[in-house]
Amino acid sequence: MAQYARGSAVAVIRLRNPPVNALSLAVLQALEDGLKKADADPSVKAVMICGENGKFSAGADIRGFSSPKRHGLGLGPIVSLIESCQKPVVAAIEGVALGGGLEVALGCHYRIAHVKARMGLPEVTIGLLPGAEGTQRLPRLIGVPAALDMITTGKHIPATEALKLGLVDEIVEENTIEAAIRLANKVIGQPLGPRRLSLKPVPKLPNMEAFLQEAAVKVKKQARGCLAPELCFQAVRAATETPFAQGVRRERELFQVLLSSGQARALQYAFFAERAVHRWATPTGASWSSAAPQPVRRAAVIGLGTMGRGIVTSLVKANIPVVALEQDLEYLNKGRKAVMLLLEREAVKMEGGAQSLDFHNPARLQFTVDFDLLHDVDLVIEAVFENMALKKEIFHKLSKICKPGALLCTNTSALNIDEIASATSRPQQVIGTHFFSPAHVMRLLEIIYGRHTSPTAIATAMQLAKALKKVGVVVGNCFGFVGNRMMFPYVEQAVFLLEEGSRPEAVDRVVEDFGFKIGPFRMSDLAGLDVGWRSRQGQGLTGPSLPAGTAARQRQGQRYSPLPDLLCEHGRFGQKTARGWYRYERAGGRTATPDPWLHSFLAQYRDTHGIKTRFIDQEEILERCLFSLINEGFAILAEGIASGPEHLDVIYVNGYGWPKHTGGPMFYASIVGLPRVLAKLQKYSEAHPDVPRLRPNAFLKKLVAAGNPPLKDWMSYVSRQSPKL
Ligand SMILES: CC/C=C\C/C=C/C(=O)SCCNC(=O)CCNC(=O)[C@H](O)C(C)(C)COP(=O)(O)OP(=O)(O)OC[C@H]1O[C@@H](n2cnc3c(N)ncnc32)[C@H](O)[C@@H]1OP(=O)(O)O
Repeated sequence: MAQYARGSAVAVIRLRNPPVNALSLAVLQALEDGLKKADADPSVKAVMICGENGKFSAGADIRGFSSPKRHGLGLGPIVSLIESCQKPVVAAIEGVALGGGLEVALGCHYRIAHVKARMGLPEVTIGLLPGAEGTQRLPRLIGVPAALDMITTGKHIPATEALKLGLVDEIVEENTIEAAIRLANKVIGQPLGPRRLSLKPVPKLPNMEAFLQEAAVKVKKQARGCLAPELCFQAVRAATETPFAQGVRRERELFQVLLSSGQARALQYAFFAERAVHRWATPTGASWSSAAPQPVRRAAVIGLGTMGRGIVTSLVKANIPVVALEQDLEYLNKGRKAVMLLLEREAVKMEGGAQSLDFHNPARLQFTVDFDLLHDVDLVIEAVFENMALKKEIFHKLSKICKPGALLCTNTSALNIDEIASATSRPQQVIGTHFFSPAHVMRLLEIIYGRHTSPTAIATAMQLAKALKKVGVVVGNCFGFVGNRMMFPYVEQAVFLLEEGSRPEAVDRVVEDFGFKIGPFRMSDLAGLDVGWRSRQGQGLTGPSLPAGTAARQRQGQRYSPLPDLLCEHGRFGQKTARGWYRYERAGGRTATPDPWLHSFLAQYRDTHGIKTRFIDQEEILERCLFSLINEGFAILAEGIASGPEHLDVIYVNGYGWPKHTGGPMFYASIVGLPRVLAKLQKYSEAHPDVPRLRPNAFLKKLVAAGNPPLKDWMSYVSRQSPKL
């Protein structure tokens, strides 16, 4: 609700709905009542609106958008009511003013913000637009380019930037509420017309049409199939072309389109899924309530290859002092140079620049080849090569050198955490932290607990993820964990499709049209084909340890494609060698061009193995790639490797470029309908009986047999006696 109080001449309306003062129907009703009371009371000369507990408001209650009872008060009319008030209304912005919260502030005649406050219109990120007249008021206040940027990206801006843009009138370092009351007293009696944004014209640009056309192209490109950014753009365009009231009508129409789109539902699911995975739990019952994180005052990173460099950068950005260790001076100097370059680039992007990162200070970032310097760090992240023997050797050393409570993390994408932990005398402090490349940019951190990992270790790793501004997802230990394990069947299908007649560019296009940032072949070229090759050699699937006489396209009675191995044997490792599934302009180049060499290589390969090619349509490409990945997801859930489908979705959206506007693989499956997913897998499995990963998983079948229950109920169908952990 909102609390109404009358001081001397200024009435105070305090939005109150913990934890973020979301604008529920009750809050809106109380806000309306407060405004009417203030208007009717002749002793009240001005009004101040603020939020409880140092937060203005995080906007409309997101849960309300999917509620069947979504009737009653609209936020737009209340914002209009604020603006039309005959007494000056001042917004005192502390903490956050987001979405509908900022729209309320835009209805006020004056805005004053605390220097640490953040503002934004993030509706686009949950598949909507600022539907309380925000698309019409904001361009009038800060101009079209800045408004378009805020509305189509949803970014939060700090108060200092808001002041520069003219979004707020004043920022204060001390008590915002007192400052707002002072301001309210000061402006009593001043004309309100010039302060009513709906009455202001949209500032003109000399080249408005050209600007808008260019912006439209940019927005469409960045949206990659997501509707909301484009509709946000259209709403702002309406502000430039029509009077306020007409613009508001257009905004409402577009809002309704978005509200009834499946994308808004998927994005809102993704919002809550991210928060749900933060409340981690293991099958043994460990959770935040049973474990407190240990403080990480100083950390170390071992290995300054691509991953290690990103991890060091991430730690420095989070203000955690780091010791960076390499095996010898040559690697150390190379790593140091690369880290410094990354940090300099990051500093340019930050307010305060290099000084705010302070990475030239050896107390904050120290490079060494001396393991003994790790004796007093609170946490170590090992980020060397994916080689079990090497990792075990390092962990053995760490267990001798590091202080007793230190957390020992391994950055691995697939290796067995228990085996690594077995090299130490403290397996309870060993945990997997799977970063994604580039580690200082990608938001996902897969946190893998082993058989002996303590709840404190999990809590500390989760807390670290938060400090690094990443989303930590706690999962169990199995080959490839969650992300890569689901990726194997997807990539496998993509390669099988090539054998059967498709081309890399055709498969990539279908997957990218679905909304993936990058298709499987461009992704392999980017990551380096040699990475998987080495891993398959290690597993004895290819290379010298393969027994003589092994059939080229079979391993252990199952279908196998040697195509990726053959490419590596030709020295085609992807971008780094300028040749892979595509060709590139130079080694390290990024522009993928379809390669006639590869096309004839594929034709020859099919001839050699007597494979009859056929035309494979887009539907089959998409279904075989995505449904095989989803099928593995059901296996993971049934085995208790992840505690819910939200975990898989958060991992895929944040680490694998899965389009967020479809919610993630498991949410997508729930929307497609589990009976359909099952039927398609059955069909493809019958056509390819030698591909076990196309065989529908038993848990998927169980859910279908149970009548296709909603996603939120899936886990209640997992047999409790079967977790592998
Ligand atoms: C007719 C037209 C009407 C309206 C147009 C307006 C539309 C809108 O306003 S849509 C909402 C726009 N606002 C947002 O998208 C902000 C979303 N929230 C956030 O970004 C963050 O929560 C935060 C920056 C406000 C706070 O971050 P943090 O401190 O990290 O906390 P949490 O994210 O964990 O959030 C705590 C808690 O609050 C719940 N929550 C946050 N915002 C909302 C919200 N707008 N509605 C409902 N619930 C919200 C969040 O889910 C957490 O709770 P749980 O842990 O129980 O999930």
